[in-house]
Amino acid sequence: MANLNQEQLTDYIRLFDHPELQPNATDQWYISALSEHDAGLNITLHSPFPCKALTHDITQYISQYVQKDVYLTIEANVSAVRQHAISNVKNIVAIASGKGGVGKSTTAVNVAQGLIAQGARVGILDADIYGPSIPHLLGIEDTQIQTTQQGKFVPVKVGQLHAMSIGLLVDKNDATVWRGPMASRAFMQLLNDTQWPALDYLIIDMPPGTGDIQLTLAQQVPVAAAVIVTTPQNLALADAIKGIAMFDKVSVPVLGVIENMSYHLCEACGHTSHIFGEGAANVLADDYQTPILGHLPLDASIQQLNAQGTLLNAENSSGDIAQLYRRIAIKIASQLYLDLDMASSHTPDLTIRNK
Ligand SMILES: Nc1ncnc2c1ncn2[C@@H]1O[C@H](COP(=O)(O)OP(=O)(O)OP(=O)(O)O)[C@@H](O)[C@H]1O
Repeated sequence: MANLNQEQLTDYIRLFDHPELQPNATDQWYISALSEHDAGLNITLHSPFPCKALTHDITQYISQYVQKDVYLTIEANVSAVRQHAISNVKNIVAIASGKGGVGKSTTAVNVAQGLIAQGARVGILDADIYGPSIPHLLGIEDTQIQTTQQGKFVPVKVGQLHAMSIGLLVDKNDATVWRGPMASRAFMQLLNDTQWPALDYLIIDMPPGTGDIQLTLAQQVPVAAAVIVTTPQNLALADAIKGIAMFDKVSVPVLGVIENMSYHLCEACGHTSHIFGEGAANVLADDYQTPILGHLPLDASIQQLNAQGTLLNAENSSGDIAQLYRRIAIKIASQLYLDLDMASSHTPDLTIRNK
């Protein structure tokens, strides 16, 4: 099919489907620029959520309709889901777990990298006051925090990720003696006193569990949505349910569940074994109507890179695991956008009529 105009191409592009996208996620996509030259067609696709990792798939999809080589650029303009006073930050997303040690911080860092790979501007804030592990995971433990002239903390830049953690400001032993209110006050101060650059997403690595401090943070931090990380064991899943209930209590939508250490893929023979059992997270997702955002393997390279403080998910890495985190990132970004869309479509009708 030749000579398609912008409008026709927009109609086609909205029919693009992909396992990572819910069917209505493409409803607001449009072609904002289209130009033809000797080598092919330059096309700019405008999306309300970042999805650069789909460039190849979308290019192939468009190629069915045009007889030229397609050069696609995706531009995203991320909307803020919830109003709040944290300047420069559009959306705050909490990554939480009902139980410690399930890989929440690892997932938070890699999802943040996955979002960066989609073209988003991303920060990460370590709320794990009693055991801040973000500085270690990012290899910035010895970094001195700078302050602005106004006395605000400047986040540390690791690649394109902007990071801040209480672990960079206070001695580990000082933080562990903080009581609940003291800890949540310290965290809120950190959130408010950091000079974030313009960010589409600020990922918050929540402290594990569903106790008072977690509930207070879930309540006080203007979170747009939460993501729950779990492992497949029954105990972890039972705690994940408590996590969903906690966010429900404070009216924060849960975008879904990430099952970490879901399976082990043998490097030698390629056999997949579900060491901790299979399918339980899917049951949880069905029971609580919360989508599964992804299953991540138990993989020695994740553990090794974490131990070295090296990022697994460097922006151009094409590794399989990096790919899984990117898919999860697209799901989070598109799901958050759909939540916004639903919220705005439920805005009450304020037209005043004569009785
Ligand atoms: N998918 C994975 N494969 C292998 N090792 C992993 C995986 N995910 C996390 N780990 C390892 O498990 C350990 C715990 O991970 P992490 O610190 O991210 O968990 P957490 O849930 O944030 O813990 P905490 O409860 O202390 O906050 C780390 O040693 C990490 O390297």
